[in-house]
Amino acid sequence: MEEMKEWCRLMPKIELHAHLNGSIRDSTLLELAKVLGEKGVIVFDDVKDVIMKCGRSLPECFQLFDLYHILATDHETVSRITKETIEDFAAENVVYLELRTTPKNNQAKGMTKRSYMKAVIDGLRDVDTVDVSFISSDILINHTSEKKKRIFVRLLLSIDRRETTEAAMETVDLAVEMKDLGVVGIDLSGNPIVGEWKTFLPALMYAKDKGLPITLHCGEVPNPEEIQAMLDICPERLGHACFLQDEEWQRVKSSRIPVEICLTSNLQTERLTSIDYHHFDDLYKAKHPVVICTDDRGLFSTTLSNEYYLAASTFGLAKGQMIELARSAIDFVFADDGVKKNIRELFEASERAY
Ligand SMILES: CNc1ncnc2c1ncn2[C@@H]1O[C@H](COP(=O)(O)O)[C@@H](O)[C@H]1O
Ligand SMILES: [Zn+2]
Repeated sequence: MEEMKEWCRLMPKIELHAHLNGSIRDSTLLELAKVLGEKGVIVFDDVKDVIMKCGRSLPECFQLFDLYHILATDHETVSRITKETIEDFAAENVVYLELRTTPKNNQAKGMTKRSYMKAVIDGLRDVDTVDVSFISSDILINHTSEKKKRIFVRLLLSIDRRETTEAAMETVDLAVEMKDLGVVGIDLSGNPIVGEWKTFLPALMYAKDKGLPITLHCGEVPNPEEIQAMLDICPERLGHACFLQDEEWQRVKSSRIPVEICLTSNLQTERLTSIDYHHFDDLYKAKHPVVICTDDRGLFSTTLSNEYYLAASTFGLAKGQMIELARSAIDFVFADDGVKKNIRELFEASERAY
């Protein structure tokens, strides 16, 4: 078991569904909470218990995100959590990371969606334990040390389901503006029982119009009308897809839309009664495109290596199948062909090494 866990850690991997604020280290959250506790903004002991709790329902997750957003609210902290998230993924041999985050306005902190994203970019630039390539020209200039590991990072801007159409449009405009700074697509996320499809649709269509690929949190709760409407716009990828009915699965399968699989997230938020019944099994056996992801590695105390281990141990995958599963995700990344070629080479190099 330990040998397999270590093998999963060493294996090169691709992460396509990771939320920045869901990926914050517990130690960082506690440190931030302590500072705010001393200032009297929060009661540290209460917050500490919430942060350290194991297992959380879906509504609890969204309450927690509100807390996280209070803790990680200024530019400096946004840069810090970005830097730490990249370092954590790189440390477990993630070679390509598509990190998603919701650009936020926060007047009290002088923060706009644009300045929030600038703080994220600053965080990418601050990473020093690994070489980070996040814009096309990095392929040539940023590889400073042959000894250092290398990670490709691209960004997705998330629309939160609480947002208005105007706010969602603002996010898409920002994504278009930041295409040269590593932004490669748009995500729709947030509490699945909040908001209406017709509110987000104009922004998603606008993104399509601007050539930005889209991934949608789809079917986290049973909502057949919304699921149908989501499939109607032909998104480039789907996240979760827990509550799809047969007819909807047929549509997903015939259009071969890749599904981002987040096992621990689905289990902890009780989207299914047992991991044995997870739709990964059916999709994998049907050779449907799937990619194993963490969703919120901090919130759910997991890692991408752990998610691969969970898949292998639950569904009986052999090492060769795991490598193929990890490698197949190259085809579903939103970055351009040049980056895909580079990741392929990284996979080959690391396979030769072990
Ligand atoms: C558990 N399943 C989930 N379902 C839906 N949305 C989720 C999510 N996990 C995270 N988020 C979305 O990501 C935000 C946190 O990261 P950022 O502030 O954007 O970096 C949450 O507020 C929520 O909107
Ligand atoms: Zn998610």
